[in-house]
Amino acid sequence: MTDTERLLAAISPISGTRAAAPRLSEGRASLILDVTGLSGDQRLKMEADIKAALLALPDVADVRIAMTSEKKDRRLIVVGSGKGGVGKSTVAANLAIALRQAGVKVGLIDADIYGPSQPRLMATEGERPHAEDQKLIPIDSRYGIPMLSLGHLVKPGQAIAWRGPMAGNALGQLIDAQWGDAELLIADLPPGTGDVQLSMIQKHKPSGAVIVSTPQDLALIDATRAIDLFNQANVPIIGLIENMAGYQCPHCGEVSDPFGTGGAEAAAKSMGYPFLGRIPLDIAIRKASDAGTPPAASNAAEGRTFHEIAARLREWLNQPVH
Ligand SMILES: Nc1ncnc2c1ncn2[C@@H]1O[C@H](COP(=O)(O)OP(=O)(O)OP(=O)(O)O)[C@@H](O)[C@H]1O
Repeated sequence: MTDTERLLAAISPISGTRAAAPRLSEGRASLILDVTGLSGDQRLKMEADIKAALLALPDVADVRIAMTSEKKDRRLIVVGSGKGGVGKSTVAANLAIALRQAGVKVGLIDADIYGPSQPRLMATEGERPHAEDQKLIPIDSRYGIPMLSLGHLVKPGQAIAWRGPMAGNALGQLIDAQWGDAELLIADLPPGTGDVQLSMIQKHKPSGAVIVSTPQDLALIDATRAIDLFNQANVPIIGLIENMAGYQCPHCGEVSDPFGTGGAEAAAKSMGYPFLGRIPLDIAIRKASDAGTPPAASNAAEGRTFHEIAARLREWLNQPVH
């Protein structure tokens, strides 16, 4: 057995395939360790375990480990709306779940400073992230999606009056957290088109934006404002989603359109943006979301549209230009 083989045999139960170029020279063992995606604690533990395993060999007196970390080419997609209450958070959570189920390593950021609702949607209410090396560590949701919300940083029910720079700093901390091997971050933006939104997108340069609107004219006018905001900051619009279109009466089955229907599709067409899909107004969506079991996570029929929209999002992500 060569020295290289001996060193590898000693450490591979600990390092897996992360160790490379092991050498032994005059009692000193050295190697390169790829620590991509490991948290600070995991890195320290792996380093200490490898050292101990090598020092247990009779001819090793000293160990040098050079750590490398591949910089992740991580993309940020924002979900925005011109006005509140149109279902932006519901869409963001369900899209994240549908993308995860399709194999995308996705993290979820709740940047809604006015009413962070992702902890409830993703069943992580009351949990608190801790920090390591000055960076927040996302909370693991039950859907395999790491997440961070401003709602995790304040006590439940505590009023939040984030303003200007304070809001910007808080959002920055969520985005610059230790996202591990997440390749895509979905951010649920605060509703509206104010300074907080503009400075966030200027600073963090999302790869694209998804706009959620209900079908009625007023909501669509606000959605157009949101599109203007992204255009101003040179953020590509991935497309529009129409939410709460067409209500099927749970008793008689008749479909009515309390907010109209088709408005977002027509608006997308007239502005030349893709239309990503239409989500019906369905009490099952509200109930499941409020219960922390978003419909995209189950086989429920209500979840299907979210998977279809997520598939369109994946197509967009897979285009080489992005
Ligand atoms: N398609 C739908 N059918 C039924 N209820 C829905 C639908 N979409 C969202 N809802 C419900 O509407 C309410 C508002 O949705 P949500 O919180 O996602 O909106 P939002 O745009 O993120 O609001 P905010 O302005 O507070 O951020 C929630 O109770 C949610 O469960």
